[in-house]
This record gives sequence, structure tokens and C-alpha cells, in this order.
Amino acid sequence: MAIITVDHLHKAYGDRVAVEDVSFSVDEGEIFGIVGRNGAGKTTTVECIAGLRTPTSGTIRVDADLKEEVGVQLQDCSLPDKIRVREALGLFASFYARPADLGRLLDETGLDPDAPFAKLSGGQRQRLSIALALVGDPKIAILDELTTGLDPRARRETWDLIERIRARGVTVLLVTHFMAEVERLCDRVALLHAGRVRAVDTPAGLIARAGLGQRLVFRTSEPIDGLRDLPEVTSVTSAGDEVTVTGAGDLPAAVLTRLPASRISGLRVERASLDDAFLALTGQPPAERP
Ligand SMILES: Nc1ncnc2c1ncn2[C@@H]1O[C@H](COP(=O)(O)OP(=O)(O)OP(=O)(O)O)[C@@H](O)[C@H]1O
Repeated sequence: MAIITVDHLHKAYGDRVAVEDVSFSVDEGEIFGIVGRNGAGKTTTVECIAGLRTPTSGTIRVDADLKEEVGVQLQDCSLPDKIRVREALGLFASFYARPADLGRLLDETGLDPDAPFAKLSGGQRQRLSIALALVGDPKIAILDELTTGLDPRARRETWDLIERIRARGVTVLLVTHFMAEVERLCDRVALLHAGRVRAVDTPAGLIARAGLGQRLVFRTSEPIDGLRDLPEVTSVTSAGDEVTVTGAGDLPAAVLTRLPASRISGLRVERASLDDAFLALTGQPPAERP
């Protein structure tokens, strides 16, 4: 059952259109991702859902009390240096009629209640900002760029935390640039591009929808322009001398007609990833690698 329904959302800041036309719905209990390049309109969309911005037109229905039952973690959490984790949680809890059990939140996030904000690592700050979003025991948690800037270990710990939150029945709306995060966490995802929805699907559905059968990765110092004309090829990208070719059909045989095996090395065949699907659906890669 839908807990959030966004219908033809349009939001302009003066002359600048941030969201052109966005519609999707989020089912109760799912982790729903919103992905797109910088400036695609992701933050504006979730801020409208959270009631922090007013749509220029279109409608948003949220089956929850916005003040009491929707927790929001926006980009860039900052608190006074000296405030301790326990104090920050207590302060935010005082805004709610029925706050969450702070002991359970501390257990879930693994934070030291006596640590001052200034002493927290990037990952701990991120976990605190998630805890603050959950302090009102919300039905819906909106998390914006949850793991940007975290190292791989801190990112994995944050993903585990989100899975524990979902296991409690919280619906999670997650804005992210990272396709690995989407594959790991999201049941479904809306791909935004230039203020519009390109696709709403499961991660596997997005890959299938992009029509990318497989990809070849190899090294060569030969020119690769001729590969793009092959009917089997969807995209060709290179980084240094490593070339990635996506496509369908008998891709290896087609590529080898243009590039003899003697001129390439390290050839491997991989299934298409969500990064590839993003590239195929928007014409651009999702973001710089974390
Ligand atoms: N308060 C504002 N005033 C004017 N323009 C804005 C404002 N907020 C966002 N924009 C513009 O609206 C567009 C969409 O911004 P938004 O922050 O929603 O995108 P985003 O997909 O979340 O990007 P990012 O990944 O960089 O956070 C951008 O072109 C941005 O510059």
C-alpha cells in the first residue's frame, strides 16, 4: 500500500526549475531510492515530501503526520562541538510527543552516549544524524546522501543500520549517488534526470530496462572509435588503457572483429551493473566514484 504518493510535482525557485514533472509512489515498509546526477532534483523532491518546501504545482500525499511521524536526515548535519551524543538525542527527542526509546537508538547506532560531537568520526556523525532522524520513532525516514564521504567500512556499517531500521517496519526514502548502495539496500528506485523521472523500478528491473546484456572489459592501446558503430554495442567508455564495452548479442565476437585478440589483454566478460544502466538511461555516469 502506498504511504507516499507524488503526482506531477513541479518546483521552481524563481526562474530556475528544479523539478519539472515527477510522479512516483512509495509502498509502506520499503526502502525506496531516489537517484540522479547532481542537480537532478532529488533533494528538492524529498524536501517537498517532508513538507520543508512548497511545491509550485502537483500534489504530494503522505500517509503520516509530517511533524510526528516523518524523520528527516538532510545533507550536512552540524551540531555544537561540545554537545554529547546523549544530550543531542535528548534535545531532539523533546520536540516529539512520543519519542523513540533512546537506549534502543544508542544500541542500534552503536554510538557512545558520552562522546562530544567534535570527537565523532565522519561515520559516527553520520550515524548520529540518522539517529536524530529516528528520534521521533517515525513511520517514514528520509535520508539524503547518507554515506557520501564515508570510507567503505563506515558505509557498510551504515547500510547495516538502515537494514535494521527497515526490519522494524520503517519506510525509508533514500537519496543517493551510489549505485552499490542502491543494489544493497533499495527495493525500488526512481531515477531522476533533469527534474523528470526516467524510470521507477527494482534495481534488477532498471538493469533489464536499460537493455544491457553484458559488458566486456579489456586493456588496449589501439583506437576504439570503430567499436561504437557495431550493432551489438550500446556504449564504450575508457579510463586510461582500460576499455569497457556494453552491449547485447555476441558482444565478444563482435568486438574481436574490430580489435584482434593479439592487440588486447585482460579480457573479461561481466554482467551489466546498475552504473551501466544509469549511464544508458541518462547518457551520463551516476557520479564520481566514492
Ligand atoms: N534554494 C534554491 N534556489 C535556487 N535554485 C535551487 C535551490 N535549491 C536547488 N536549486 C537548483 O535546483 C536544481 C535541483 O537541485 P536539487 O538540490 O534538488 O538537486 P539534487 O539532485 O538533489 O542535487 P545534488 O545531488 O547536488 O544534491 C539545481 O539546479 C539547483 O541548483
